[in-house]
Amino acid sequence: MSQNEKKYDLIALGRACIDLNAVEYNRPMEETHTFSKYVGGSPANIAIGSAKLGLKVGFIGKIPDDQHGRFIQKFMADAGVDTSGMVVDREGHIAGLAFTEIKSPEECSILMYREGVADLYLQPEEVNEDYIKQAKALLISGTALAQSPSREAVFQAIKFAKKHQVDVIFELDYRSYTWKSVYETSVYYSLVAEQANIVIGTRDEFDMMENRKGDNASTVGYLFRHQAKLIVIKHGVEGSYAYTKSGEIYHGTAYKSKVLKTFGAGDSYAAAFLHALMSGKDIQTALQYGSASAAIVVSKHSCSEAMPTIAEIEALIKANA
Ligand SMILES: Nc1ncnc2c1ncn2[C@@H]1O[C@H](COP(=O)(O)OP(=O)(O)O)[C@@H](O)[C@H]1O
Ligand SMILES: O=C(O)C[C@@H](O)[C@H](O)C(=O)COP(=O)(O)O
Repeated sequence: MSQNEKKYDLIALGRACIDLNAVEYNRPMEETHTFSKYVGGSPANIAIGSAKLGLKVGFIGKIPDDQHGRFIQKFMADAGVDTSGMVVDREGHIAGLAFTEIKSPEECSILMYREGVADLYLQPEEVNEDYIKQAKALLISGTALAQSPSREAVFQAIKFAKKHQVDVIFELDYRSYTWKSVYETSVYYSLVAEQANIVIGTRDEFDMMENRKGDNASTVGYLFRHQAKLIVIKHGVEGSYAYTKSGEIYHGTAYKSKVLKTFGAGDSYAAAFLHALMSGKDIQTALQYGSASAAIVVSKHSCSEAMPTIAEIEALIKANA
C-alpha cells in the first residue's frame, strides 16, 4: 500500500482516560470541591488534537465497559477520531482517572488513579494488523509499556508497523505512577526508542530512558545509531530542539502565554507538531506550531477540549512574528 492510499495519517496507541480538573483553582486539592470531567490520557489528547487540526486519526486502546468508557468513546468519535480499533474490556477493569491540582500557574500536579485500569489490559491479539497497515504512522505512548499485557500489545503493534512500512513515533510520556522501577522503565523505553523513527520527549523523560542524567548530544548520538531519523527534545518554557539524522538542529522558541496550568503542554505540542510535519511543513515551522498550540492549551482549563484550531495557532504565530 503506498503512503497516498493510506486511510489514516496517524494511529495512536495507549490510554484514553478521564481528567478531573480542579474547578476552584489556585488552591491545593485538599481545598478543592469541584472538578470538571474531560477525556484525557496523553495519546488520546494527541489523537483528539491532531484530528481537530485535520489529520485522519485512529486509536488503539482498551476502555471500560461502563459510563466512563462510553463517554470516552463518544467524545473521541465526535472529535473525529476513528474508534474502531478501541476494544471494550469485559473483565471489570476501570478507567484511569487523573485529578489535577492547580495551586498556581507554575505549581501544578496530577494525582493519578491507575490501579486495574482497562488501558493496561490491552492484549496483543486485540491489535489488528489490517488496521495498522492503513496508517502512515503509529504513535506509541510510553505509559502503555508499563505493564503486561499492554506492553506486549505495543510490541505487536510495532511488529505490524515495521512489516507494512508504517513509521513508528514514540512519545515517551513518562508517568511515575504506573512504573515499578527506573530500570524497568529504562529497559522498555530503550527497546522501543531504538525501533522508533521519530522520538519525542522532555529532557527528563530522555534521562529516564537512559537511566542517567544525559545531554541532548549524547542522546541523539545514541538514537541515531538505531532507527531514528528525527528526535524532538522539549525543555519547557526554554523551548524545544529537533535533531535530524543528517545533522540539522532546529530550536523552537516557546510563546508567552497567560498560563492557567502547566499540564497539557506536551500533548498539544505533539498534536500540532505532527500535524504540521505530516502536512509537509518544514521542521522549524512544525516546532513553532507545536509551541503555539502548547501556549494556547496552558492558558485554558482542559487539555482535550482546549486543543486549538489551525486558525488559532497561525494567529498566535503571526502575532509574534
Ligand atoms: N508555561 C508555558 N508557556 C508557554 N509555552 C509552554 C509553557 N510550558 C511549556 N510550553 C511549550 O510546550 C512545549 C512542551 O512543554 P514541556 O513542559 O517541555 O513538555 P511536557 O508538557 O510534555 O512536560 C515547550 O517546548 C513549550 O513550547
Ligand atoms: O496523560 C494523562 O493521563 C493525563 C492527561 O490527560 C493530563 O491532562 C496531562 O497530564 C497532560 O499533560 P502533558 O503531558 O503536559 O500534555
